[in-house]
Amino acid sequence: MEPAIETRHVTRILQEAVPVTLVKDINLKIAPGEFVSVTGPSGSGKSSLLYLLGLLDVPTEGEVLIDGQSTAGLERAELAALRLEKLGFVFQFHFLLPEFSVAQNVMLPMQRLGRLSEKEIKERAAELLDYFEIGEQGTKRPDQLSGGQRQRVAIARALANNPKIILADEPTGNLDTKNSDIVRDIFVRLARDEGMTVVAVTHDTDFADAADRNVHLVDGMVARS
Ligand SMILES: Nc1ncnc2c1ncn2[C@@H]1O[C@H](COP(=O)(O)OP(=O)(O)OP(=O)(O)O)[C@@H](O)[C@H]1O
Repeated sequence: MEPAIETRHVTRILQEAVPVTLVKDINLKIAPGEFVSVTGPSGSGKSSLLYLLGLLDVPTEGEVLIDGQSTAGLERAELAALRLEKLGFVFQFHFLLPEFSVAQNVMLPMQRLGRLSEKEIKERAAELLDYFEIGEQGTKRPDQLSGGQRQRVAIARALANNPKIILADEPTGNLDTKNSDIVRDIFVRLARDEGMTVVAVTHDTDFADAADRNVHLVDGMVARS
C-alpha cells in the first residue's frame, strides 16, 4: 500500500539575509491509518514540517507525496484543492469564525468543496457535532463554548470533508488536563476506529505516547523515528 504521506529528502530554507534552515533532509513514510506524533525542542522545526506535510508551504528541495502522488511543481490552486479534499487541520488556537454559529463553522469547508447539497451539509455537520457530544451547541457562537468544546468543534470542522489525513499542531496545547484527555482520545479513535492518518505536533507527553509512532526532531532533522 502507498504511504498516506511520504517525504523524500525534504529541506526548507528561508532566503533571509542569512538563510534559515527550517528542516533538513526529512525522509518519512507514514502509513494509512497510522497515528504519528512529532516532538522536539522549541525551534526544532516541528511546525515547519507540519506546514510542509499540509501543503501550506513548499520545500526548497525534495518532495512531499500524498497517497503516492507527488505534489512537486503543483500550482497554488492545485495545492489548495488537494488540501481541501484530502487534509484536515487542527491548530492549538481553534481559528473558528467568531461571527458564525458552531454548526456554520463546520459546514463551511463542505460548502467550499461544493459536493453536497445544503441539506446534506447541514445533516453532516449535525452528525459530526453529535459524534463529539456537542450536538446541543450547534446554534451557539464559538465564544459561548468552553475551550474543550471549541477544540472539538475545530476537529469536527477538520473532518467535514472526510479527509483521510488529519494534521494537528499542538491540539491540546491550550487545554486543561481533562479536555486534553478527551481530545487525545478523539485522535486515538480517529486513527484506530476510522482508519485516518494522523500527524500531530505536540509537547504533551501523554499525547505523544498515545501515538503509534513518534518522530523526534532536533535542529530541523529527524533524530528518532
Ligand atoms: N519566518 C521565519 N523567519 C526566520 N526564522 C524562522 C521563521 N519561521 C521559523 N523560523 C525559525 O525556524 C526554526 C523552526 O521553527 P518551527 O516553528 O518550525 O519550530 P517548532 O519546533 O515548531 O517550535 P515550537 O515548539 O517553539 O513551536 C526556529 O528556529 C524558528 O525561529
